[in-house]
Amino acid sequence: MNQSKEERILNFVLQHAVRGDPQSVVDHIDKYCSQKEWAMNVGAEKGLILDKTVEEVKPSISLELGTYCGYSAVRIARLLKPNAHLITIEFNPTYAAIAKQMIEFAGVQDKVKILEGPAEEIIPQLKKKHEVETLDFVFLDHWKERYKPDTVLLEECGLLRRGTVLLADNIICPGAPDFLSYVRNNNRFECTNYLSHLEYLKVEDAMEKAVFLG
Ligand SMILES: O=C(NCCCCCn1ccnc1)c1cc(-c2ccc(F)cc2)cc(O)c1O
Ligand SMILES: [Mg+2]
Repeated sequence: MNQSKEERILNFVLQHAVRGDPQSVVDHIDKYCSQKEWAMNVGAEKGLILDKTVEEVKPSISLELGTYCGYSAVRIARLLKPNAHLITIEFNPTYAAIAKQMIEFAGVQDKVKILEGPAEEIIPQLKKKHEVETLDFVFLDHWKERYKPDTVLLEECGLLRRGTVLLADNIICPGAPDFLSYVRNNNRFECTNYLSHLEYLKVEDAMEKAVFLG
C-alpha cells in the first residue's frame, strides 16, 4: 500500500536528520516540504514568530491545537525550560501516529504529551484528567473554524489566566475571520498582528497574538 505524504515526510527525517536533535528535525521537514511536497507545517518564517513568542513567554505549560506531523510541537519543545511541558491535541489518529514518531526521533518526548481526539472534548478534561491548572501559552493551528469556539471553551473551563498568550496561525490564509473579530473586539484580549507568508510559498499569511487580560 503506497505511502502517505506524511509518511514520506517522516521517512525523510528518519533517514536524513540527526536523531535527538530537534533543530535538525525542524530543518529537514522544512527542506522536504519546500523542495519536494508542500505540507501545512507552520514553516521556517512563521516558525521564527512562534520561537520569539515562546522565548518571551517562557511557558511552563503550553497547549497546541493541531499537531499534524509534530513540526511545531518539536519547534516549541526545543525551546522549553527544564520541567516545562507541551500538551498537543490532534484529531486525526494517522497524523498523531506520525507526530509521535517525529517527536520521539527529535528526543523531546519527555516534554510533549499528544492527546488524540476533538479539542472540544479534550479541553474540558485538561484540569481534572491532565492536572493542568492554567495555561501559559496556547498555539492555535487546527481547524480554522474551531479557533473561536475553542478559545471561548478555554476561557469557560478556567484555563486562561491574566497574561496567558494565545498565538494563532493562518489568520489570512486560510483565515479565521470569526476568531479575529472575536479577540480584536473583546476588551479582555490585547491583540498584535504579525504579517508573514504561508509556509513554503510567497502567499501572504499572518499570525495573531492575543494576550488574555483576565
Ligand atoms: O487546515 C489547516 N490546519 C488544520 C488541519 C486539520 C486539523 C485537524 N485537527 C487537529 C486538532 N483538531 C482538529 C491548515 C491549512 C493550510 C492551508 C493553506 C492554504 C491551502 F491552499 C491549503 C491549506 C495551512 C495551514 O498552516 C494550516 O494549519
Ligand atoms: Mg497552520
